[in-house]
Amino acid sequence: MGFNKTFTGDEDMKAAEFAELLQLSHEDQKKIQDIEITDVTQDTRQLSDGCCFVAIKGLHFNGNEHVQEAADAGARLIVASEPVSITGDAVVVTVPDTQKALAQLSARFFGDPSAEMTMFGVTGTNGKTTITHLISKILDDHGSKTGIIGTMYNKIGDKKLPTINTTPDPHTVQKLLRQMDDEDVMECAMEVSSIALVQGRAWGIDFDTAVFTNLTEDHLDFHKTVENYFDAKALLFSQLGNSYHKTSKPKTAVINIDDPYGRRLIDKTAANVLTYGTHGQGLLQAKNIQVTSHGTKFDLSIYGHEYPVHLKLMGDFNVYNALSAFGATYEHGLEPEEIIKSLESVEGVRGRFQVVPNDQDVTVIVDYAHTPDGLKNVLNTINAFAEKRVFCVVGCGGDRETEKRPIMADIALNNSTDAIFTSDNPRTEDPEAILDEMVAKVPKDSYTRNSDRREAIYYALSKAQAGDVVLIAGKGHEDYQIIGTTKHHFDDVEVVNDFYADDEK
Ligand SMILES: CC(=O)N[C@H]1[C@@H](OP(=O)(O)OP(=O)(O)OC[C@H]2O[C@@H](n3ccc(=O)[nH]c3=O)[C@H](O)[C@@H]2O)O[C@H](CO)[C@@H](O)[C@@H]1O[C@H](C)C(=O)N[C@@H](C)C(=O)N[C@H](CCC(=O)O)C(=O)O
Ligand SMILES: Nc1ncnc2c1ncn2[C@@H]1O[C@H](COP(=O)(O)OP(=O)(O)OP(=O)(O)O)[C@@H](O)[C@H]1O
Ligand SMILES: N[C@H](CCC[C@H](N)C(=O)O)C(=O)O
Ligand SMILES: [Mg+2]
Repeated sequence: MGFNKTFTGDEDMKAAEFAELLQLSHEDQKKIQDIEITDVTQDTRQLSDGCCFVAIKGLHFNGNEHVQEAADAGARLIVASEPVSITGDAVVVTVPDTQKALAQLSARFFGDPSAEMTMFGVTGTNGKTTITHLISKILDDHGSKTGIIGTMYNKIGDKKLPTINTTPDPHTVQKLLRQMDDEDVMECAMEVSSIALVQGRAWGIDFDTAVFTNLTEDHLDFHKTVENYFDAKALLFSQLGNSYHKTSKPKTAVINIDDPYGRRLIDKTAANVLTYGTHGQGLLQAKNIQVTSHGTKFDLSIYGHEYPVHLKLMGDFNVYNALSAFGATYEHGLEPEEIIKSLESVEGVRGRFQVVPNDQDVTVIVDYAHTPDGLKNVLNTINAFAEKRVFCVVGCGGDRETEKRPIMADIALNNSTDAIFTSDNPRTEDPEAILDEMVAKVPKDSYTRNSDRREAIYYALSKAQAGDVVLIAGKGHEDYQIIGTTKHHFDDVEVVNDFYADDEK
């Protein structure tokens, strides 16, 4: 294979190992031949003597303009995407795509850890965090030590590490995978966001299984069109089995065939395809779905065998999540009965349809629904069992796509008795302006509006009576509210508990 798989990032590495990856000219290969590398970094704040600096052009910072700084700080090899000149001994090579280069060099530097593990990559608009947790739970129950990379945290066995992005930058990912492999993690379930795929953050990861959940409107501020958004998701599937690792591990794509974009994905991958669905199509199917206030029942059918399933997870969208986790672990070789037993034991995932107990007999639900489709699904699930009123507290994030704002307001109004619009991470936008956009097309007297999220939640809870449901949507597990550029502590579950504690006084 021509590369050193046992390298672990602990020792210096010959830059010549990068020559093939970077497709360097003969001349450039000669220039880097005698260089030893102590680290790979794309961040001028992490430079060290002997490192390889990869210049990334981001939205706010162009690494190409800081190559001299890198050289002065001891970088021996500089990989740039624009012609640059420096003084000093560092060698500069130029490649067309430094994001891809960063991903591949980081992978190689850390000894290609993903090739040592079974990697499950999960993409789609909604369900990624839930599915990665289900996959991890099933494998843990089977006796494995697993890892998770995703929105809430990165997890190595029982150890949780904080994270900024759902899919971190390639250097962070590869370092983390190296740590997982060193700590005997055998399987890793990873959320792969569309933005990360476009930015090449997932290049250099040798995925074994790719899961597609669904595609509905999200992140249009970044992708501009739904078609671009689909193309981004499709990269996980077209790259499956096509990464530079060229391992012989069999590759599987687990695809939601009920979703029109899922059907289009089938032709985009060279991997084996396991389709799943609930509308009578798919190799893996859920039939006779029954949603109750205590969970979800269905019959799981795969290759002509049927198994009854009773999930504690609420909502038919969780049937899809369960099917995809089933498909991924079944193809990995686990027995259906064993997988189903694990799925049935899952109480829930934090911030996903999380019921907050209280002594007022109000069903309070904190849920991370922050897309139109997510919100609609959660409200549909609630309306399927709600006997009295449904209050919906919801907002839309600032500095993120604006198109979804009126749509989410509309969904809240049409699927609840009382809609209360509030803030959800306004970031650098004016919270009132976000609310104005949400309610632009709806009659003034049809909703309640309060940009103070705590007050909005208190309002809904104070109105709710025994038998009512209060949905607090958008923030789920988040324990902060970003106002301007400051993160303030804020936790929906905590606010609900505060309300009921205050109420007792
Ligand atoms: C829009 C976007 O994707 N932004 C990501 C991007 O930031 P950016 O383009 O502003 O980067 P930048 O600050 O210009 O820096 C460019 C390069 O210069 C380097 N740099 C920067 C500053 C400096 O002093 N020195 C330096 O060397 C940086 O390390 C980086 O390599 O690169 C950063 C480093 O990798 C990411 O953390 C950052 O994610 C921000 C925090 C973000 O909010 N991203 C969201 C939109 C996102 O990626 N979301 C997806 C999907 C979420 C989901 O649906 O679950 C995710 O995967 O998280
Ligand atoms: N399969 C699904 N289909 C539609 N909606 C879903 C599905 N699974 C979960 N949801 C809804 O979307 C919300 C987010 O779920 P989850 O965190 O699992 O998705 P995600 O894809 O990881 O989101 P993110 O892109 O923010 O990382 C849930 O709280 C629920 O309301
Ligand atoms: N993964 C999503 C999270 C949105 C969560 C919501 N609370 C918000 O801040 O808009 C994103 O980066 O768009
Ligand atoms: Mg997620």
